[in-house]
Amino acid sequence: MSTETLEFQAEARQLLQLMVHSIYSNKDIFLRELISNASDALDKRRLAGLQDDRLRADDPHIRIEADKEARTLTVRDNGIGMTRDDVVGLIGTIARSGTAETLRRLKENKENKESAELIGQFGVGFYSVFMVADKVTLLTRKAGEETGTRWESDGDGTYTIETVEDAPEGTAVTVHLRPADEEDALHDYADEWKIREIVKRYSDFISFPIRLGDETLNSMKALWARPRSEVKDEEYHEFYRHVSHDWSDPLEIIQMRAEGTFEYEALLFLPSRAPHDLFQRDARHGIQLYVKRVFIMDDTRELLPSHLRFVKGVVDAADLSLNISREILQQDRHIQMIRRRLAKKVLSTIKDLMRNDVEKYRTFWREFGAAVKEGLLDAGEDHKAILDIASFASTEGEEPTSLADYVTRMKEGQDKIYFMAGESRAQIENSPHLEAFRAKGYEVLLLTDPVDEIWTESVREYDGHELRSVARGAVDLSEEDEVSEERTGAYAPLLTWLGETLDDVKDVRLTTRLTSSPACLVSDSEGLTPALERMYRAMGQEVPKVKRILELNPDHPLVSGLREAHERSADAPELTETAELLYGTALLAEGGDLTDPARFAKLLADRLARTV
Ligand SMILES: Nc1ncnc2c1ncn2[C@@H]1O[C@H](COP(=O)(O)OP(=O)(O)OP(=O)(O)O)[C@@H](O)[C@H]1O
Repeated sequence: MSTETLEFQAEARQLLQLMVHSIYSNKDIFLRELISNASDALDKRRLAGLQDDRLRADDPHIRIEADKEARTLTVRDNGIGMTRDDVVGLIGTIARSGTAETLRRLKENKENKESAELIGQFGVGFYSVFMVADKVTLLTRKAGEETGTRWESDGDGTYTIETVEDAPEGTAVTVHLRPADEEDALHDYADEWKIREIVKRYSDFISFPIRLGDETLNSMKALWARPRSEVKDEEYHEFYRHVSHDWSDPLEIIQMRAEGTFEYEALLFLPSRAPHDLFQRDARHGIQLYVKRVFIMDDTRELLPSHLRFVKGVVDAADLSLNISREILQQDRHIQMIRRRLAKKVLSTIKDLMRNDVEKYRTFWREFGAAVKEGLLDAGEDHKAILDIASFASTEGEEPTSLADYVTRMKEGQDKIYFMAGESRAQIENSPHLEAFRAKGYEVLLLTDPVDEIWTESVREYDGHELRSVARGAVDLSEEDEVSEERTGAYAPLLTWLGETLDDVKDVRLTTRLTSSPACLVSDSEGLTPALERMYRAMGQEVPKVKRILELNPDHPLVSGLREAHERSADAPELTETAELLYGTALLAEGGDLTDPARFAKLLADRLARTV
């Protein structure tokens, strides 16, 4: 086949532009990325070789060749290689979700430091080579295939691709180096000394030999098998980058070793920020499984519950078979045991952070709290541990509070933990439901993650204290606050009439919940909340329209006035309109949507016209 010139996909082109103009100051890392890809390719080939003998590689390794004259640097592996379609699909496009959004933000921040961080989050991988290259040539042949592919690009909008007969199995990436420019931190990457230094720093733990001439540059020591005291943080960080594809440093390192009947070692990392696909179904999970130092699989979901899917790292189990499959893993009793132990260890590490390093804890919870709380929807094993490490915004102060701290601040006579769930802090804080709680000085937790609406349905207590929504059921702040029977009696005809007139409410009653608003809407203690109703609908589930209870504040002039008007003449037409306005106002006050805003606006305008 002749040489074809193809265009990079639009997003890939933008990312390349950013690389060519090199917004990332540490250019050395291009070599780390190439070596990391080579190592992944060797892992894949080893796995393929287990299925099919013919795919096995003799002497799997990575080789670096530098040519000072020609100013080229080549990274060669005898790994799995790529077909022509692979090259077009994997190198010519970026398939990751959220790409466009990340690029938009990157562009906006072109000059500032945040760019480097953003790009780190994104992980540009192979493209980072264009920070140092004028031109890149990639020659590859997929293990077991007859022909190879040659790909070449100078990083502008296009690349060339051709089929070749004489490529060795595996992949060789040849970087045509730009002239060194020390001022721009563009070092001489054809210099063997520099290569040695970079490999030692970033890729020492790679489990295949990285050769330069006759020399093997890396120690190949498995980091998780070395005692913590002997490993520098920097080495852990590099390893984290290799397993996570995240360019930033991890927030916390967790090392574990279990001896006895079932031995395993684990080296886990809490990232310092959430990946953009944290809430996408197909997001990568971060655990690699090894058996006796040999890589078995990526993305081992069986090793951690899904609410801890952001944890990255390695588990090396001593007693599993080398060709264990995912299907077997799912049923393996030992794997289930490891999963429980790892989950407990991760949660207890976060608890330690909460005590000993509040800053780190806060970062962690801000980034991952919403995911961790999903664990409250599973069968209860970790509920207590999750509630212990959770924190929530609250009417008391700006910083989030733990439940334990909330309990210590509970008022004399208060036995419940009160919360309100909603879309934003501002919306909840303005909601009339909070009025009586505020008047009494009771603290209310403000829950704003979508998952909060769901877990609070099933988790009903913490440490012996009921968790109670302030927008649900009747308030029972104290006995003396109950609406007197005498009053209820006087209001009975109005309440009955309102119940009959307003189709959208289930019941109408008086309340002590309100101090300044005339009315509010509450869910009864069993019914769905409006947010949950919306959520089920969004998921395509049929749910009946939920009706709520309209609660009235008998101390409000609008409500007492309405009672008098109703007494005078129960069938005056304005009365029905006032009822509608009252209901609409309650809905607006909590940030809800009117079913017929035009009608509401008209009624209101007519009324106002009469007052001016
Ligand atoms: N040496 C190689 N051998 C075989 N396949 C490779 C090689 N280098 C890259 N690839 C393929 O190209 C894909 C894209 O590589 P790239 O480095 O851009 O991203 P990545 O490694 O998947 O993730 P990240 O961007 O986070 O590093 C890889 O996932 C791999 O499938």
